[in-house]
Amino acid sequence: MDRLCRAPINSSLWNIRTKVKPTPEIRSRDLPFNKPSATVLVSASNGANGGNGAINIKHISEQKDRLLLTAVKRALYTTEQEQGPGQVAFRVAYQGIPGAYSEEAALATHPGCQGLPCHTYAAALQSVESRVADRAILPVESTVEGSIHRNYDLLLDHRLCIVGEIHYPVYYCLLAPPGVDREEIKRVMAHPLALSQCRRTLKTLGLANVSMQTSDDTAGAAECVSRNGPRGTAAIASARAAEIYGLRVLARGIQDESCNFTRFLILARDPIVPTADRPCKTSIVVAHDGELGVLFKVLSAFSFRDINLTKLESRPTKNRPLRVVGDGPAFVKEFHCVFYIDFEASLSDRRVQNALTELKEFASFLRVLGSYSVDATPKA
Ligand SMILES: O=C(O)C(=O)Cc1ccccc1
Repeated sequence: MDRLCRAPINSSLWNIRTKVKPTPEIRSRDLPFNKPSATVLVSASNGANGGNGAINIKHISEQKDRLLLTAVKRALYTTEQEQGPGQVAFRVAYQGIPGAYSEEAALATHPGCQGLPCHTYAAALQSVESRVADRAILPVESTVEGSIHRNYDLLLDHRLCIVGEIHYPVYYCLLAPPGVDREEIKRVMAHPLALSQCRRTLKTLGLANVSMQTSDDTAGAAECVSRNGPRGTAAIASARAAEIYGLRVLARGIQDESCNFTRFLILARDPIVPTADRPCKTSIVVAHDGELGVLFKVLSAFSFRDINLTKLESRPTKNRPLRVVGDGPAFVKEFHCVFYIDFEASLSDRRVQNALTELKEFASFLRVLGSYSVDATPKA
């Protein structure tokens, strides 16, 4: 059992899972005992938290953890029974719980999909690898804070391809239980990104000196405030989270910058390379071991072919080995430097193929993360 799974056993989140409707058809032989790793779908049936979740479990052994096994025995290994034969919904995995912005982005990109809440980003990605979900949605950068580096590194640690992107407008609200007024707020709970993007507005709302508490996702903060936050605790989350968790909106649009977008990537098991007749982007990762002039050579390979770069992030990874999973066996390597690059062209474009061939001549590592259509939604 992995760390992520052990933690929630005693938490209320886990209790929600142990409240699942027993599903009589689950037999021990259907469960992934003694498999090196497995993602198990858990079905919860109570109000706000109803729906399905995925947990990652490693090395389940019958003796090891009775509590876990009881919950797992109530879990569905596949939700086909719930949906009816042949009626499995298109599932999009995201980190967080219902009401998170990632879920909103999943629904915006895949209307009518079934969102699959996961404890961690890694669990969301793994649920696609293990075919529990069809897509994962991953926030990678925001207009205000820039790149979310850990999520970029996760792309290397999983065998998934980028098949789309969305720049989703993040519109934060200050939420509190009904009957609690703004003047009573002593504590604000939110995802770290939300706290940092609302700091100035909180000050103008007279909340500069309240204590700040972080949560794993915005909806998690809303759920916590609604369930057991001490009186005087508010959450920063979406209006939708307020609806789901029965909170009141004390203030709307509290982000410091009106133009507050988060870029989410859509990840799938297999590439879907768009044809070159529409605006496309390709994302790649290039690494080198300290040779001189690599950045210049990378830039010239694209500039020479008139390919426009939209992102170039240079990450020194010396003393910080990266785990890389690709077509071959996974490996851990301490590159001197890793470049994350996005450019405006599809892999089906001959210029791109030539540029990549050139990069291979001097890079110690090159991986194409995916080609996909540009999200051209206006950002104003
Ligand atoms: O916590 C959430 O709701 C998320 O989906 C992650 C996030 C947090 C803040 C801005 C965008 C995405």
